[in-house]
Amino acid sequence: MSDTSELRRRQAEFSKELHGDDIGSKTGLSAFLSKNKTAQKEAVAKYLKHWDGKVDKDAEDRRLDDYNESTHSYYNVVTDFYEYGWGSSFHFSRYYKGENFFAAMARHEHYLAYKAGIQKGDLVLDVGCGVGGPAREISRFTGCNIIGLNNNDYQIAKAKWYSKKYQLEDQLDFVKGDFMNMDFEPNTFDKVYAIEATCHAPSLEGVYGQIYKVLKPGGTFAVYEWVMTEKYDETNPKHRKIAYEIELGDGIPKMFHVDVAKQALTNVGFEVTVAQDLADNDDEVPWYYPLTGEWKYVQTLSDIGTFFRTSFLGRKFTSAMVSLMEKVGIAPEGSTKVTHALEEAAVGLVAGGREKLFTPMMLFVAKKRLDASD
Ligand SMILES: CC(C)=CCC[C@@H](C)[C@H]1CC[C@H]2C3=C(CC[C@]12C)[C@@]1(C)CC[C@H](O)C[C@@H]1CC3
Ligand SMILES: C[S@@+](CC[C@H](N)C(=O)[O-])C[C@H]1O[C@@H](n2cnc3c(N)ncnc32)[C@H](O)[C@@H]1O
Repeated sequence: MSDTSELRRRQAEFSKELHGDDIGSKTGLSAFLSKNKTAQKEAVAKYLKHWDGKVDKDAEDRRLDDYNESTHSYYNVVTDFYEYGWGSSFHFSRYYKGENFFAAMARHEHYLAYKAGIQKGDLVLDVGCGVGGPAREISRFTGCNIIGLNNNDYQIAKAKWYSKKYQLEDQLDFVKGDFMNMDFEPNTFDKVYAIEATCHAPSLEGVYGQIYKVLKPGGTFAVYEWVMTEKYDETNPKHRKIAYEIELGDGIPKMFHVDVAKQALTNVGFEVTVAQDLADNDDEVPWYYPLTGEWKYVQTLSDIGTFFRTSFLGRKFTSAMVSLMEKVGIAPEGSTKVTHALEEAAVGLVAGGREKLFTPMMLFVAKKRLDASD
């Protein structure tokens, strides 16, 4: 058995042990409370193994080398929290005045589909598809067919469960795989998109190169990339601290600079037609508002529940409850460490957003030339 198939087999077995077989019927905190306790402790340890506060080259290299296992473990332990706090699309969005949270999320997905030029009947790849929230929305919106690629077995099982529930099985499929080493034949997809996922790659050239390979000549790739902006200075300790919080709390081996991302697209052969930071718009309601705790930004009454869970106060409440449940043995050991790591994520993301050092919505649209050779 090759190293890749052996890793896949181990991850699939571990996932079954941790989450059990009955993936669909529970979500959010109820799913979280039904984990196998020994496996959960192991998953938390695997995720946090390389996060020891160090930012030197060796520490970074360890995180980059272990990207697959550590990201897989990260999503094993945060997916239920994400669904509980945020819903089933795991990304940020811009907000219009008066617009409801979930409407804004869907609009952000529609916008990417529009920029990618996705048409009815297209075969589309969703790179790092989460539990399939964006794929469900984009397939309904455009009438295209989507294959979601993901290296997390739990999320794939959930995505398949939702497709069945919403009768989208004819348009959607979800497959296990590492976006650094894709199994698809070259020139397979009409369009490819990625939403806040390729930042988990140890090398952007690596993942973009794979996308270029599987895209048909003349095809389009559209991505919302997580990058550090022009204002970011790696040698400034305050800036580096913010980047580290984002890396640790979001399971990212290394946050790259926007120029690295743009250069990587060009280096693998793409022609970049759009490079625009959607966060750089002076929006009245900032993209990071749900994590701030600032009630003045809440747009509709229907957002109050979501806002409470995502706000500083709501997070403290969840964290305290989880800690209590862990102490009395209801929640698995290590769960409090997860809520602390997510707290670091929230703090780093808001600080990065306020200072415009970081963006989760660097929009790149890139074309594979019609005359491209393999
Ligand atoms: C990790 C990447 C590349 C993208 C995910 C973006 C966001 C969906 C998440 C980033 C930080 C997350 C947090 C939560 C939900 C999902 C995020 C916003 C919580 C609000 C979930 C509920 C917990 O109690 C607190 C979390 C804070 C961080
Ligand atoms: C923040 S989530 C975004 C999910 C989805 N795009 C969405 O917006 O809901 C990042 C996703 O990338 C996936 N991912 C991370 N590293 C991966 C890898 N090496 N290969 C495939 N998928 C990966 C994660 O499992 C997760 O589903």
